[in-house]
Amino acid sequence: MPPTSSAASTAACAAAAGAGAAAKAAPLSRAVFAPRRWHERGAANHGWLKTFHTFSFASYHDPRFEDFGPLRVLNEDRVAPRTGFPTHPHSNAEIFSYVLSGELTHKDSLGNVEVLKRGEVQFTSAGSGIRHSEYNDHPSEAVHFLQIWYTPDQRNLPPKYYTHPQISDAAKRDVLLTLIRPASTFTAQELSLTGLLPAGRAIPAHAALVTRASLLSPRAKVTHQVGGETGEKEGERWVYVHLAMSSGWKDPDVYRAALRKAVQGNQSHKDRLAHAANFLEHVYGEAPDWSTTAKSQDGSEHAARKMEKQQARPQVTLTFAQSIDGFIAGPGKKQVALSAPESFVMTHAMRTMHDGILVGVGTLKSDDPQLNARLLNPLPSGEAPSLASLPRPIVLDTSLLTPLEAKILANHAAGTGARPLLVTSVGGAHAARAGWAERRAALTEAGAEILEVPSSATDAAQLDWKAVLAALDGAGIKRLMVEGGASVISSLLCAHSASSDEPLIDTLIVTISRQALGAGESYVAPTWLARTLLPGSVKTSRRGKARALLSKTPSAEPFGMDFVLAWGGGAPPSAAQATVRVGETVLEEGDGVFVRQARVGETLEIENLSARDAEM
Ligand SMILES: NC(=O)C1=CN([C@@H]2O[C@H](COP(=O)(O)OP(=O)(O)OC[C@H]3O[C@@H](n4cnc5c(N)ncnc54)[C@H](O)[C@@H]3O)[C@@H](O)[C@H]2O)C=CC1
Ligand SMILES: Nc1nc(O)c(N)c(N[C@@H]2O[C@H](COP(=O)(O)O)[C@@H](O)[C@H]2O)n1
Repeated sequence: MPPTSSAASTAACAAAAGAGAAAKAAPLSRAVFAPRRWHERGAANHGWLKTFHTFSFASYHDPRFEDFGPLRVLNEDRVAPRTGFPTHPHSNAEIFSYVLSGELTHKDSLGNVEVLKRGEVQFTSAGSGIRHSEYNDHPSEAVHFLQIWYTPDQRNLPPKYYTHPQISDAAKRDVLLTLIRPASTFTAQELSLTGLLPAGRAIPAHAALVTRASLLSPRAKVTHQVGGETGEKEGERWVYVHLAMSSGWKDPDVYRAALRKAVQGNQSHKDRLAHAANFLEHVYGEAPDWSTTAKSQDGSEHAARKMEKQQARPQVTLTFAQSIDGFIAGPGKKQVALSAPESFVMTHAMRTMHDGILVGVGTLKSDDPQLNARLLNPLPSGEAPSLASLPRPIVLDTSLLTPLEAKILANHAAGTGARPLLVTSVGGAHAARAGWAERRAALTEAGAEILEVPSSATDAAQLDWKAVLAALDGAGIKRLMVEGGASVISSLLCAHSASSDEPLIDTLIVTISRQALGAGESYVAPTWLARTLLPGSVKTSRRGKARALLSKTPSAEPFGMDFVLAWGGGAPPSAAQATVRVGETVLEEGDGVFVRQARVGETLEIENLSARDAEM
């Protein structure tokens, strides 16, 4: 069994072994990450005790989560004032409490009595047997702490008790502070000390496991060197990282009930709007203007923070819907309603947060879309979306083949749609072709604006995306939503993946329908995306390896029968709760992640993505 190590501080721990080692530092190459989501952990609310169990414990039993190397228990407990765990026995376990807030009174049969506060640790090597109690004697404040057990590598050792002087927040800020190391890494003289240890001295554990804690400032990063404290030169190690639920207890029953409701798809129109607005606020860091959450307390002003724009191109969202087997339309490009009603509402809500919605001329001809926000009607105010809030329809149409009867032109002419923008090329062969000038004149007459993008290619059927985006930015499109179809999705994904200097896509939102089409229209996904979206029908491109720039762990949200996956976003997901990135995985408070197949000498980076401190 490979040893483990844990990073603790907002929550907790890592484990294992091998000190020293100073192999050359390199990022994890083969490691496998398995998130342990907070709402999937065992949980109990007994009133006096609210607890989450990462591993089987008490009445929670899941054979998939019995232990992780020598790490046997990781409980996150909140104990109400004047209650606690009365005296009970332990043997052959190394038991460790780490207080996050409040006070925990610990008494044991060795005669130790201690009131632990934030940053204090008590560690009991139960060995052949002890009895102890853990109680919250405070009159009004709950105690929030992590309790962690290791399985010792020797049985029936003499019982021992250790504690640290209180560890200040400053001592663990933006570092990984080692709390516990294997006994094998201590000298005999160091091992002879028990009880209160000198400041800065780690506690020895009879397990091949290192436990570290951190308090990460907003945007700060720390790096865990695998095996860095245990002296081994090579081998495989496991790591577990737990992000503590520091901003307050979350009720898993409420979460699961909301999930069930969303999946059942029985929401009212009003609930669908609210759900869409909440989701988009999570993705973009601001809510749509029309939603109730976008209003300030007096109900008048938009209170949300605007995304900061740093480059001379619009903020770009790529979004589309696909069947579970990877098709975006049926055979013969037949338009299919893949999105459930709930996701369609979310897509229309997203449209109102953008200045323009771009499709290729292929989609315009096959679907004749309207690209408006009609599914939001009525808004919470009781009104229909205003003309001013509607995005401009944008068509990539180098040959100007947009039909004059297109709905986007008719809507604009009728005063119910924004002015369409047709993107064509200059400097290519298209403009020289028969009828181009006439079509240009007729489309302009029908109300379209023509945007000419310079092209150096002789046949400019494929425009350079950077040039397209720069031209759209110049035309006042500061937020662009790209909807499809197949060629546009493929070419933008490939251009993004191949762009080594700057990303082209800021946010990617994919609606995954449960429908299987079996055959139809698919798109080319770069490898990093194809791996997540799985479908065998999606063709993969090796170019995609160049830029897996969007967070590799998307957030997933049920909308009716669909799941919507969102990568990236213009803002941190939430200022209210901490969010951290551990290697490739994004954790929210209460989540953990199992990392297997890490190698001694490799490095695991942990970054606080949020605007508040994160405790591990
Ligand atoms: N499920 C979904 O979310 C969506 C599905 N669709 C489906 O997609 C299908 C249409 O796909 P396609 O035929 O591939 O049409 P398309 O909408 O991708 O348009 C293709 C045309 O766009 C232009 N184009 C594409 N990339 C370009 C570039 N880099 N520079 C200049 N011009 C460029 C070219 O004129 C090309 O012929 C339809 O079946 C439609 O129903 C369309 C949008 C969304
Ligand atoms: N989000 C989404 N889900 C589906 O199931 C779809 N078929 C599409 N298609 C896109 O939406 C356009 C239609 O827009 P309007 O409803 O006419 O405004 C269509 O042309 C595709 O771009 N999207």
